[in-house]
Amino acid sequence: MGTAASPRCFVLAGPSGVGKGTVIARLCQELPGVFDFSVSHTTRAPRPGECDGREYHFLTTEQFQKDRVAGRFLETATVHGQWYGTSWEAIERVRRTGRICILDIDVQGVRSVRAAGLPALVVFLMPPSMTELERRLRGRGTEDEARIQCRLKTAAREVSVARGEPTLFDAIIENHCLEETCLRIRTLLDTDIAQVRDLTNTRPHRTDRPSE
Ligand SMILES: Nc1ncnc2c1ncn2[C@@H]1O[C@H](COP(=O)(O)OP(=O)(O)OP(=O)(O)O)[C@@H](O)[C@H]1O
Repeated sequence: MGTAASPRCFVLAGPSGVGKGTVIARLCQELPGVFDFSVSHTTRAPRPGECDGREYHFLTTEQFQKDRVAGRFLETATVHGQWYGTSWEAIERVRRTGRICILDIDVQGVRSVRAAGLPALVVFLMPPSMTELERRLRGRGTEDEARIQCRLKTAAREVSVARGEPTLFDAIIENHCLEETCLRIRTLLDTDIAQVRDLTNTRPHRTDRPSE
């Protein structure tokens, strides 16, 4: 019968420490083979064993800047003096495999996704409270005090954008209970998950005749 449409991307935004990575890891574990990540571009040098196009697409700084100016990236960031970016092409590559491309991006990235008209389910993950967010950030133990304070400030801005501009998102989910959050996301992605299964699992096989 007809060809199944490509599933949408799944965009998860929300403050640092709210649990985006945790939710994504759990969804990937619950639904193996359904999600995938785009391969990012970077100007940093490949480490031993890294392969161009697998861990990253490795670019010179000059080429990266050209691509950036040409609008080839959904978002870019500098970390320790090196550029990193998610290209529209890398996202398309995942979409062509028939899987749901996961994008863990900030609110500015969400605006780019909307402006570009990328088919996506966009969810903002809301902390139950700022106190709980601080508890999670501290509990993770990966940031020093200055970074925690900086993340909490940015978090307050992001939460107020989500509250003030809720139409930017398809859903705002308070990440109180991990199981419930994942269940809600799975429900929102119901049709897309079915499309992945149509596109990736079904080799034509006949059930209307004996097998030998
Ligand atoms: N629903 C939840 N209830 C309690 N703790 C949670 C929940 N979700 C995540 N956590 C915990 O909160 C901490 C931060 O989670 P995580 O690292 O996934 O956040 P993040 O949003 O991906 O942060 P970043 O953007 O900085 O990568 C982790 O220690 C994680 O175990």
